[in-house]
Amino acid sequence: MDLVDKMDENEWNYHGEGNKSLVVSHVQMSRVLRLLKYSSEDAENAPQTTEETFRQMENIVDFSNNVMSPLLGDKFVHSGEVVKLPLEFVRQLSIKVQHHRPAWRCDKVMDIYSGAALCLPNLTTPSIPTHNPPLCVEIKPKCGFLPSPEHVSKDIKTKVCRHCMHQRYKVASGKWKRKSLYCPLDLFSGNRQRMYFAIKHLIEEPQNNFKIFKGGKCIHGDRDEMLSVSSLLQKLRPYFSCGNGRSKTVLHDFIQVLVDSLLSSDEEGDEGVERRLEGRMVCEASLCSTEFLRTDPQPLPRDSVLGRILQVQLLDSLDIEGLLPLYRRVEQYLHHFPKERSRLQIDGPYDKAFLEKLQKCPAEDDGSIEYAVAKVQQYRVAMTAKDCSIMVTLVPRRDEEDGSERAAFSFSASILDLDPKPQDGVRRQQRLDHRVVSAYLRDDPGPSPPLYPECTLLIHPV
Ligand SMILES: O=P(O)(O)O[C@@H]1[C@@H](OP(=O)(O)O)[C@H](OP(=O)(O)O)[C@H](O)[C@H](OP(=O)(O)O)[C@H]1OP(=O)(O)O
Ligand SMILES: Nc1ncnc2c1ncn2[C@@H]1O[C@H](COP(=O)(O)OP(=O)(O)OP(=O)(O)O)[C@@H](O)[C@H]1O
Repeated sequence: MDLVDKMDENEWNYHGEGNKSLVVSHVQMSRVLRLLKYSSEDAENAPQTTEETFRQMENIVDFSNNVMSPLLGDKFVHSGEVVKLPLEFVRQLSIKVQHHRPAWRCDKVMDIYSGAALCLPNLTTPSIPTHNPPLCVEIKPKCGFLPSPEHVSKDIKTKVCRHCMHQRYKVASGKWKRKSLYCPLDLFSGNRQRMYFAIKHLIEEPQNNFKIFKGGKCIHGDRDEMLSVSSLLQKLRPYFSCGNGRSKTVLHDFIQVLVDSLLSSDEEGDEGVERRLEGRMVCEASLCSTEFLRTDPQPLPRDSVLGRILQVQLLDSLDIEGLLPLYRRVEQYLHHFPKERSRLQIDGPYDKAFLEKLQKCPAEDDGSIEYAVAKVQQYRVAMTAKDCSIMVTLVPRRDEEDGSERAAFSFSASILDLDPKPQDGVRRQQRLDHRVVSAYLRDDPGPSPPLYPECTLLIHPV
């Protein structure tokens, strides 16, 4: 699709960015443009030609439409469409947005050469008329389970979740100043109290896992837009005034509404995500009270946004360590038979056949190349689900007849950033896994001695 030639950069504002793309939003229409970025120093990462960039964008849309949407549910996924922008518009836009960009993201530059972009609905400005602007909450939940013990070499990986281990490495390497106490396993637990604590920790230390938008503008979570919790609560107060308006109640009600929306499911009698996760949903690093951790696990509704994401994350059944021999089998095979790359759909096309092969992968390794490829593809899809974000839209309702004390909201959820992870990302994951675990074990002071050790009364003769 060609957007009209007369695109005006004054009608688009900087909206946000991640590691791979930069997003601008239209001042009136509920639309965003997502443009690719690449490292200014690393010419190899820069798409070589305009055609290649367009192919990459089409691949993103195909992967989202044909692979992630059937797996996650089409009500959650908006794949958007590839558009061709006038180059002069893109150049002016890149100049305009530059001073809004956070310094720590400026190691990459926006692609100004191809004119390729993804046009998507702006999920932070739903077009629903309300007395208060809608609140949108973006959560990047990360991996919600522990790997199975049979595939990992370090015991710690079966006790402390990846996100919590990664925190130490991120703080040590200077990515973040402070550790976040958020634990994804609490968020994915389905237990309301654990979810409450997970969200409270996200609010306190959002890092890149949490943002709040009010009327389309980020008010909390961006490094530059970081409010103290008390001034955030001031901004949220108008939405929760039916309680007594005290900060504690505002925070409590806000989190409860978020928990409701994350657990909401259309399916009646939804029996919850499989039991095979028993014992792999509690992280020893979580500060959640052991009282909550010990309570019977409440099943996460399968059809809820979190349930859907968790099921796709679970396609990583072997952990990076168990996957590695299969990845090597694929790499060796491609080394000997490079032309097989396209038959095996290593880099796409991401069509129905790709999804079918991935879903029909036999349970046992039959030694074939097809088995190895399917497991690697399952892992890559799981990686996408471990790195995606949820956008929850909360639209305030006036529920006079409801008579309840709590603020009333209609909510909906979408899932964003569903790009395919590259095949060689497996190697990067392996190196990172090693670094994260080593950094965690290096700093680990070991189990702390019990506060009241049993039978350690020392009786001194007097
Ligand atoms: O590897 P991880 O777990 O650190 O995840 C990366 C993210 O870091 P995080 O830990 O969430 O701060 C990272 O996020 P940030 O740049 O840190 O905001 C990206 O999402 C990266 O994905 P991609 O390579 O851009 O496709 C993510 O990489 P992959 O998902 O490709 O591994
Ligand atoms: N459709 C959308 N509507 C509103 N905001 C969006 C939309 N898509 C992206 N954003 C905003 O732009 C930010 C960056 O987008 P996105 O997460 O897709 O970037 P990325 O570079 O692919 O991320 P990553 O770092 O995970 O690779 C998001 O965190 C979100 O705040």
